[in-house]
Amino acid sequence: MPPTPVRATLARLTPALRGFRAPTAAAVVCTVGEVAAEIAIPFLMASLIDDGIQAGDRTHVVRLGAVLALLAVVALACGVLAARFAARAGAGLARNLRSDEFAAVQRFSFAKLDDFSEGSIITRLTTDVTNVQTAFMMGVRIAVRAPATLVFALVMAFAVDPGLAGVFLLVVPLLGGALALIATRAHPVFTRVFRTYDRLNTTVQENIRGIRAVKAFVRGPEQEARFTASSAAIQRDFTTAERILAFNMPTMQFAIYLCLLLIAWIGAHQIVGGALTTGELVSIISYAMQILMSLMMLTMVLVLATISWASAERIGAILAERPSLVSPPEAVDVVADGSVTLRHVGFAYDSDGDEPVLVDVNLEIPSGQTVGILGGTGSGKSSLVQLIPRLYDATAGQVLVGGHDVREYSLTALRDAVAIVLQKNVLFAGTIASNLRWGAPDADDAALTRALETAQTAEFVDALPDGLDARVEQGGANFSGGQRQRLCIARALLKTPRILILDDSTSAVDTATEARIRAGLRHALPGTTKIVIAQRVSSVQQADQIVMLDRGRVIACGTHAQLLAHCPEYRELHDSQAAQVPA
Ligand SMILES: Nc1ncnc2c1ncn2[C@@H]1O[C@H](COP(=O)(O)OP(=O)(O)OP(=O)(O)O)[C@@H](O)[C@H]1O
Repeated sequence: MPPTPVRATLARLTPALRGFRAPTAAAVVCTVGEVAAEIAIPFLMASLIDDGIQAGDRTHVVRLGAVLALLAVVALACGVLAARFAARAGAGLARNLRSDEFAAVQRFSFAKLDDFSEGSIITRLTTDVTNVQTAFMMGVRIAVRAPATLVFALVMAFAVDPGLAGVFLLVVPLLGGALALIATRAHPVFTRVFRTYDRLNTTVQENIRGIRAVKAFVRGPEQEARFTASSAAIQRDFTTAERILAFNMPTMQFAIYLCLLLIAWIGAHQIVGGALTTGELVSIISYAMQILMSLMMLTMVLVLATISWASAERIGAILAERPSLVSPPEAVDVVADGSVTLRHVGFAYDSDGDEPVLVDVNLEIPSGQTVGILGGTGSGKSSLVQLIPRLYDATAGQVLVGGHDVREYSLTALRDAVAIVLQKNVLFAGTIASNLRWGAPDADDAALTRALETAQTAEFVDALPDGLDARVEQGGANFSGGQRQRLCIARALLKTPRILILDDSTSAVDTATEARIRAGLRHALPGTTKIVIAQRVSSVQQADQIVMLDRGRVIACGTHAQLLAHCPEYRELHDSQAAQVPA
């Protein structure tokens, strides 16, 4: 991926400063105050030495001493305040960035979720945000303090003795150039480190989620090897980056000693010749230290910026994503009925060159019909039904629901009218009731129980000690596959949708229970269009029409009797499954 222009990244991230602009500004103002006090000190010190101590003027010494003490207190107070304001602003920025990123991810289309891996999204929400927060907190102070000190100290040094201050003009550009070179070489390495972090996170996530499969297949050693490889790559990259950055210190020290040596040498000659006072030499040496320290701080900022810039770009990439699946300006708000029409529909997951998953699919489903979809694995059944609630957009042709192209609806209206029970059933940590109420937030317990009865799972929930308030672990891990499936069906039923899509959602349920669920659905949602993806012919043979898919194409469509008579693939499937049923 080419690097994003600096301005674009800044424009993406700065809105996250909302609510924290005041502490940011306060941190900057306090830092400027701190710098001003620190710069004034050497200047007054020169006068204290030359006009007070050397001239033997006690009053001058006492007065200037008091002013110097006051300035030291001001510098200290400003420094403490600046650090506190910067910390508050940094933590606020991080909070806003995380919320903005999370909100952006919620708006991602399914296609976009496929593009960014889960591991990468998590790194961008955690490690990357922490990097930016640290860089911001230090940056707000140092990025103001260092250049301000540099400029003020240079001006003051020139005011004291332009000839001697010329030494800085020689040393500063040389040092600046060297440090910039170091930082630009380290940046690509850090960008690579974060990509490796993504891989590491993906491995951890996949492993934790599938830990039972990992153990069952004794894949622990392979998983460990994958993890170790990512971990070792991070170690390698960090070592390389630190090796580059390690040149910082020696470069700095060389510059400091060179500067001090030149100033002491030239200054001593000038004092002997009477062109410079001792106080002036002391103040120039103080300014030299301030200039070099500020350069050192600038380097630190540069290093931090180098590390965090890669993070900022990655966060910016999430924030810049504009959802591709959006409601049109004058969206249709009501889905009139549950009819579904597919006209010459084509679909590919990656529109640039991927093999199409669906090819020229035509379907006519009148409102209220029950339609079965059968087909081999990978034939495109799930892909087809996901086009109806616009989880993906068709890449060719048109999908119509209730007489309107799905792209004409407000997404909320369309998705409220179409309930889909996906193949991968997901429950969220909470209770059974809180999960069911995703379908209908205001449903009372009686409505929840009715939905559970239709989904043939009321008995099981009743038997739990806490009933509807029984705990659901993350992902529904404390329930069996079949129980999860039935809870997800109940959740969809509570939406009382115009169209109900069951994507292989009863595969983990025995045939007798499945038949009862089918009968329950007919009774509970009589006017709802039902689209049922199934592996078993028996699951759909009662349907008004059955669609046979093969490699993304509709090869036959009709009732059970029609397909038995005219579709050899259907007959073959039917016969093979009938043969498996024990007598
Ligand atoms: N998110 C995705 N990104 C890229 N390709 C995908 C994605 N999901 C599915 N595919 C591909 O699309 C094709 C059709 O998949 P689909 O899930 O629609 O088939 P299916 O008929 O539902 O299969 P199954 O019965 O096994 O669930 C497959 O070749 C699959 O590899």
